[in-house]
Amino acid sequence: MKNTKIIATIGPSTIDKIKDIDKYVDIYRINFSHGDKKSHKEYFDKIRENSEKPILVDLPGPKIRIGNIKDKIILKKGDKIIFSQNDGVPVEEEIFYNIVKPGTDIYLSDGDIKVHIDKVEDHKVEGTILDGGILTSKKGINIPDINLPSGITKKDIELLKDGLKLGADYFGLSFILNKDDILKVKDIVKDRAWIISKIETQKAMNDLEEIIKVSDGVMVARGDLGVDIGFTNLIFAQKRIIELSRTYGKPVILATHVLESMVNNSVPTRAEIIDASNSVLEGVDAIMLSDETAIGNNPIDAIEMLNDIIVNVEKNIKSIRPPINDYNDSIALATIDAAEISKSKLIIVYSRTGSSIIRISRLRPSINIIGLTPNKNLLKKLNILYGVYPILEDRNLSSISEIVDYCRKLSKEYIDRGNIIIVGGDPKSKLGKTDFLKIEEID
Ligand SMILES: Nc1ncnc2c1ncn2[C@@H]1O[C@H](COP(=O)(O)OP(=O)(O)O)[C@@H](O)[C@H]1O
Ligand SMILES: C=C(OP(=O)(O)O)C(=O)O
Repeated sequence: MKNTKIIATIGPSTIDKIKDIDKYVDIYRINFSHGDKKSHKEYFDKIRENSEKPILVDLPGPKIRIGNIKDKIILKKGDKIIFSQNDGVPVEEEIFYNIVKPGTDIYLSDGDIKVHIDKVEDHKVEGTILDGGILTSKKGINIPDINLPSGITKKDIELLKDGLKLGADYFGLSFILNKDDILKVKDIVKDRAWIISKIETQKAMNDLEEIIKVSDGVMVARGDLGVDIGFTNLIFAQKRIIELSRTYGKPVILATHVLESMVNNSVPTRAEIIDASNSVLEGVDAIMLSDETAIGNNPIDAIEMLNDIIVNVEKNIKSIRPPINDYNDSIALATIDAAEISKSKLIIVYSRTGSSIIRISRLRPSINIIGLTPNKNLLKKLNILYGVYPILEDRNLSSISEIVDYCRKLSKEYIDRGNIIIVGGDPKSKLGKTDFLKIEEID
């Protein structure tokens, strides 16, 4: 099985195809910026009916969006555009009409469309298209240099509660500005779901280390981040986010425009293939598809293509190791070396808190890790981690010898013969430690 995970955003193109894509998808993403309470429940139900994989709910944050428009609007350079709730392209958020300034440029649809603002009147904004494109409902509006007060809105909290009731495994937080935004949400969520911080602004980049430390995972949200920091600066931000996340052992997701051309075409561009391959080499835990699977014409081809790219890179090249943090990492490091030297086929990590599983996954072994945990609440969430396939330990194992015996049996479901590595924290020792390692021969 591949090590780098695939996250698919579910939309009209895939909601009735869950069975067909489940083989390759590790996590389903539902973007709560779209749809309503009823459709969110329908999406959960349809996914749950056809799959056991975890669900990531993405919260909108304070992003201003185009309202609902009937048909797509084709905008060409030089065209005039009017934003107005009554007679023009609708924008619901009041704040929009107060913060746009004449003489400035704003961006629509992740920066695809650039608009120069000519005139601002009460609830009516007029502009001229500088870069054209196709505009559809609910696309984002980016206004450079505005100061948003907090990344968590009242609406987010409402949607968060809906998502918790539906049983979301992870929440993506959009436009978080600092660690306080994350702590506020964690206070509500506790350990029911993992919090994934989406890095979308220069402000978040300035506070990156603090944000990563308090998050359960991080997303390189290249759509909005690119507009905010400039497309040509994205490469530096991407590398820094991935490197720091890996240093702190936080799963990191690469998102947006991964195989964008496959929205319309059946084959991606060479540049897209190389970009996705490079992110596997950079050691991301997961790669996310957005429009490709939500509204694209070729969602299944896009998922299969991403799977092929991942498998091919993982077969041929190794990702680089992050730095060692503390003495628990010495057993983790020994695991990787032992697996390579003994040509092991499988690593089984036993962990009550998940820390040993994260610790081994962080070092990116080339073989799969079975994450064996008695912690039901943690089980599905582990799916996002590089190389990790979680299994519930429901036999109340209480000693290393019981764990080793059970792992020997379990491994036979996955390999015929050869070595396996068993590693983790002794169930009798303090939580969070990685303090045993064993190489077992299966014959
Ligand atoms: N639940 C949904 N219902 C309808 N359309 C959706 C849904 N989720 C996503 N989409 C469509 O797919 C596009 C890409 O998804 P995503 O990247 O999550 O959204 P955005 O970039 O708008 O935040 C969206 O802009 C929207 O047009
Ligand atoms: C993933 C992103 O955010 P969203 O698609 O939710 O706007 C992004 O901006 O890259």
